[in-house]
Amino acid sequence: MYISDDIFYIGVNDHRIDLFEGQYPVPHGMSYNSYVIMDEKIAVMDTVDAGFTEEWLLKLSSVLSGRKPDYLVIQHMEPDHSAGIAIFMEAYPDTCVVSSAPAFTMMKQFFGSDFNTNRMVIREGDTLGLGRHELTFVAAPMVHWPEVMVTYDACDQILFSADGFGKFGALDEEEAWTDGARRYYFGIVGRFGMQVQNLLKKASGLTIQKICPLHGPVLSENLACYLSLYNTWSSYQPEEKGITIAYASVYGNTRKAAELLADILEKKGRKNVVLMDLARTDLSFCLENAFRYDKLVLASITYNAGIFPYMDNFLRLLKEHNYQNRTIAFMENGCWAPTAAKGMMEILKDCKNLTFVENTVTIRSAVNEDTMKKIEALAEELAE
Ligand SMILES: Cc1cc2nc3c(=O)[nH]c(=O)nc-3n(C[C@H](O)[C@H](O)[C@H](O)COP(=O)(O)O)c2cc1C
Repeated sequence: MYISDDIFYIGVNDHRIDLFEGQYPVPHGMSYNSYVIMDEKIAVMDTVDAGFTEEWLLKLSSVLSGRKPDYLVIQHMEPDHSAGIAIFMEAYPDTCVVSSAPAFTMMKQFFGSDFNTNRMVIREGDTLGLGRHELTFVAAPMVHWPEVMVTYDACDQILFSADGFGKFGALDEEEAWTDGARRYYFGIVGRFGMQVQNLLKKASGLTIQKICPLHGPVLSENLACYLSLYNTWSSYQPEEKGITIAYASVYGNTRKAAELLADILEKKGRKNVVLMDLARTDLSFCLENAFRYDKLVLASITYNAGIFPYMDNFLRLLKEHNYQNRTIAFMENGCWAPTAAKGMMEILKDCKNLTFVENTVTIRSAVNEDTMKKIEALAEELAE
């Protein structure tokens, strides 16, 4: 992968992983990216996951061709990027570790050493000259850990963006960037929209030709498009018009009501109507769709006078991710005392700028003529 005449990719692809960060299914695998800047001085940008340090060190050694690295720049201390630090320092003990103060605290916690005899503690705006290349460090706290910084190389106009602009999926797999990047963003970074906005503001003052993230492909064309998506996502605005219908059903009657609603909406010509079975779809995909589109229908059975657990989990996930600026509708089912709509509303009531539609569909056990009319009225309201 060509990055520039003297910046080289030494990342790895992980096809063994089942759950990234212990919870996200990654059917296309994952990449852990690392880069080397070969100049008068040599800087290695981050390390890789523990399972791949040997492969990474071999790639590094091949790029170095007998030279020794001068700096190891650590932008983020999450172990999928930092696991190789101690082993690297054993192989290249004269290297200076360059990172933020909170990152060195974490190094001590992870490795029992904060490399205090051979380190450079950097702050926002500090620079590091390598020869032709000069690196400027930009603090990016809580995007998405507190110690994170990103790095700008003015020479090749490259932004090393840490986990920002990252994507699920190994680099040798075919997948549209938005598919892996949107789910990655909303699952992992999404709750820190304000911090991402701060970083985008800082980035807007830089001329950027390429973005080198710690996961996913190096971005080099249509950068405005990726930056604009990040602006939309981090300001919690819907990416496009559409309706996610998320349902939780035991015996299929609530599911049937959700499917009937989807059918009517599609017949009315509504595009992007997406049905999601909360019990059978990983919630990261449901979260992604809830943020992608402007309208969300929540359909749940009443369960022991509460909400079905999968719906409860989903709603708490939405709230935790600062869900806002959307239109919400409820469908509830109950055989004797349906209260799911009230319960769902109770969880979402503190979310900012949610518009609740007038029609709530209450089903008593199974869809009948009367409920059908209510579903039609809800479809009418949602199709406006
Ligand atoms: C374990 C269990 C607990 C339920 N608790 C309630 C309840 O507290 N109040 C109520 O009105 N219905 C309750 N129901 C009925 C459901 O809300 C719902 O009406 C029924 O499961 C049919 O919908 P479905 O086919 O989508 O599963 C319960 C159902 C189950 C399986």
